[in-house]
Amino acid sequence: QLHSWVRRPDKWGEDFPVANGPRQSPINIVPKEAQYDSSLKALKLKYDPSNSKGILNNGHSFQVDFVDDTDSSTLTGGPISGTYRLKQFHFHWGASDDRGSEHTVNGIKFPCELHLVHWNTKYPNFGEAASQPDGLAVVGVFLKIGAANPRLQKVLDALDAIKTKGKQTTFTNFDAKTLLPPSLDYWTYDGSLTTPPLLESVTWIVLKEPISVSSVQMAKFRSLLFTGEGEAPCCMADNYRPPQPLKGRQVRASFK
Ligand SMILES: NS(=O)(=O)c1ccc2oc(=S)[nH]c2c1
Ligand SMILES: [Zn+2]
Repeated sequence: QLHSWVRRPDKWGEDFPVANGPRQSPINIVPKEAQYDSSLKALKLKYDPSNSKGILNNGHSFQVDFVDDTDSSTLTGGPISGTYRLKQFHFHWGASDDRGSEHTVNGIKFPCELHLVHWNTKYPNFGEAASQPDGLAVVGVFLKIGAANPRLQKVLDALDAIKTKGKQTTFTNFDAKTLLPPSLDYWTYDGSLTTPPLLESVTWIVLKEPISVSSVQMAKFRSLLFTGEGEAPCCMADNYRPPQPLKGRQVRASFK
């Protein structure tokens, strides 16, 4: 691809020096090296379906955007203090089922990873929060090949309407809670955005339990295009950044 940095994570350091910073994401999670922290609280995710607004192909993934002008869809508890508002969720996936997740577990890649992005309400908005060390909290959920996941279907059925870069359509009354696994056990560490500008402002909360997705459903993700209407089509896939150096960071576990 001539013009975009999208699929050249190895080149991001040229334009975004923070790419080689001390708290970059994603990372490889080694459960045996994660420290159980009994002071970690349970995650509290309160999502109001009426806050979902639209679904957008942004040229490197697709995202479902939420109205975030009130505290009706929030993340509290867990490793964070205060209240963080749900802004959007999006996914990262591979061109085949053997890769696609950003975080890995003992070096294992999952075919897909969901990110639920929240910003700290001590700052006026997402943009301001994204430049603060405690500004964002992203909940990561792994997707594992298995039975088709009916909870994903409404999202996947909307993709035909946003095939090319820049397309968006309304997407209302979606309950993001339905995308979560039964257990909210998590690992947590201090990290960054995994796409440019790679800002080191994210408290990562990665759930231990994956949700299921079928190979047919994964093919639907790959039917999206990185490219805009009228451009030579390039299937949207492999939009994940590989794991980055831990640089001495501690990964904590909310469970034994
Ligand atoms: N992939 S991610 O780290 O969750 C993430 C979340 C929000 C973002 O906003 C911009 S801009 N890049 C982003 C990356
Ligand atoms: Zn992401």
